Amino acid sequence: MKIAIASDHGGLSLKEVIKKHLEGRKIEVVDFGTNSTESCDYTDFALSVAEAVAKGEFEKGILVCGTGIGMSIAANKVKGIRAAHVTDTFSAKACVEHNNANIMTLGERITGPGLAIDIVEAYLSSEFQGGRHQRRIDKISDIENKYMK
Ligand SMILES: O=C(CO)[C@H](O)[C@H](O)[C@H](O)COP(=O)(O)O
Repeated sequence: MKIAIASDHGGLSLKEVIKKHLEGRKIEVVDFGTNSTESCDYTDFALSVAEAVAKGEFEKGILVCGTGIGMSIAANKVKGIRAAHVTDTFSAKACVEHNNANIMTLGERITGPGLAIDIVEAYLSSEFQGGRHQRRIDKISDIENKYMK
């Protein structure tokens, strides 16, 4: 599995924890920045990861900002992206099983490193269940096709 990861300044520390964990698990992870604590805009990093995931270059993406909210809002503007803002392991599992989320967003100012690792594990080990959920995702695609170029 190949994972794209990025953060803004508000998510940098948690991103580093997650990256180290994934590398320790021998999961290929490509870091799209930011690499400093200097204030920056989450939108730029959300866009880089969302485009790479939407193009199929990565199976999944993980985005971290202060809350995870800005990253989620921005990533979901890219056609084909289903970004889920997650703060618990149940949602991390459900966002894959039900929503086939191809990006998960986390908030460093909300979620501590231990829980974040459990959330990442739940996200990466879950599988989309298809069936009725596929029908709903198809309807999300219909909305995209109606409102996005
Ligand atoms: O988008 C966010 C809030 O929904 C992120 O948490 C950002 O990291 C945050 O807004 C950054 O805030 P800062 O005051 O510029 O550090």
